[in-house]
Amino acid sequence: MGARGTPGSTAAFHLHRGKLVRGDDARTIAAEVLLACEVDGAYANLALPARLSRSSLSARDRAFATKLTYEAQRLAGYYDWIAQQCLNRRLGDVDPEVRVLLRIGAHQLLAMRVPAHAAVSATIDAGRALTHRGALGLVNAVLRRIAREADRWEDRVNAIDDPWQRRAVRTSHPRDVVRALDSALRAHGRAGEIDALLDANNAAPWVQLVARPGLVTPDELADEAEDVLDVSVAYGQLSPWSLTLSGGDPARLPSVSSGAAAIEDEGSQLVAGILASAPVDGEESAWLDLCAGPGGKTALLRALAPAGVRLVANEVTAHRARLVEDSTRAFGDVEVHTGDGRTFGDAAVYDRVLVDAPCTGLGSLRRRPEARFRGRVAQVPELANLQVGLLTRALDLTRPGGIVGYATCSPHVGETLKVIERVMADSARRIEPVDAVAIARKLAPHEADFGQGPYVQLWPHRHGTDAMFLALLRVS
Ligand SMILES: C[S@@+](CC[C@H](N)C(=O)[O-])C[C@H]1O[C@@H](n2cnc3c(N)ncnc32)[C@H](O)[C@@H]1O
Repeated sequence: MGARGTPGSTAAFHLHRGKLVRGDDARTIAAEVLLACEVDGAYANLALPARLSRSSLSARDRAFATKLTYEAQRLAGYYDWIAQQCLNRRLGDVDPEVRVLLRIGAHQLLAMRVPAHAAVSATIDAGRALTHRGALGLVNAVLRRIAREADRWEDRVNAIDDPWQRRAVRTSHPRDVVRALDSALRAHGRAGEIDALLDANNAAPWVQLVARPGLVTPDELADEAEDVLDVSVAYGQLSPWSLTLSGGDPARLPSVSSGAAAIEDEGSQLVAGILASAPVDGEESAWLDLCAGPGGKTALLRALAPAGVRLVANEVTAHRARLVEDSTRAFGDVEVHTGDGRTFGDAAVYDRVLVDAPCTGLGSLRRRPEARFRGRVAQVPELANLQVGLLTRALDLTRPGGIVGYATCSPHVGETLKVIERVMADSARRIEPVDAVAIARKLAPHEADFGQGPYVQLWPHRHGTDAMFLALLRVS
């Protein structure tokens, strides 16, 4: 049995891959979720809450399972390198069950300060629900070696010759992701900040809420959060509608249930706020959000739109279009369409168009612990073609004097600056960049280093947000 009294050691029966197995404990759940990410392409932030909702874990064990799952998944690259040093065959050739058990075992040993005997035996116990005795023998041997040499791994990683490989292993990012992020930092005048960015990608993000103007004020939402969740609350640094919570489950807030507030990164709020505040020539009548699902920015745009302005939202995926309807239900007047944004609409009638483009998500690695390991950099050329198609259509649908906001939650220059360059070079209409940084400075409640402009590029290590990019383009 796992060490009693160690968080997550309560055993029970549950279904795993169609079989009734023992092991409804925090470590088994963490291993199952990591396995689903590894083998089935699952997302930890969806798979874990679903799995926890079917468990009988105490609040303490849920917190342990959550920490173990997200942290071991984020740091998988680091733990895999260590495990490889303890094996005489390729880690990629061992069963995936063994790989994920080694990650959760190594994380307890090297980062969670779980005593070595408890970490190893409880991980083996958790593994009984997932794999056979032979495989567990290998897990046991490797974890014991990792534990014996616990104080030497850091030095060994620091001794890796190639500085890019050393960074990649130390911070658990694939090497091509490290190189791409470094190029993006340099393109925005931030050479030398790569280590700070990589470290920030490994820290859990704060829970941030948006108080949608006209529905609830930040003050009212702060009172509600303190009363209902008994947490401390801080006002936003970058968005005037933002609150940061010290913890708690925001789904319990009445304002969140009613759609007056929602969970939304401050960077996303700032992007919608900048587009809504940019100067536009003449009277306004209609705004468009071309890639709207799940609708966080649509709802803020609707809240910020002047009375009488129609807000139209489009999303290619039917279920995400329903999420847009849900996000904007508190307003009840957003027109939601389902279809490919590249063929949406037929006339240049919109004053403001948001293209929050489908992208690699390389700016949201804090939130999506498995995303960095999914070959995103290789997807850039194909995504860039889609992004160019969507931005071109957005410009076609914008009336003279109107503005397009092109945003990504990736700082990869192939999805940001290069997309803008391609579209501007090919467009038959005159397109001028608008200084989004100047608007960001006016909107943000606190001073922040937004860089040179005209484009805004946010960074987790600088702004505490996802690495969102925004370009504003005026059409004449
Ligand atoms: C980055 S997300 C948008 C996030 C959203 N603005 C928000 O704040 O909640 C990009 C969205 O574009 C959608 N998408 C992908 N390809 C598309 C296309 N060809 N036309 C329209 N939407 C598309 C994706 O399904 C996804 O929902």
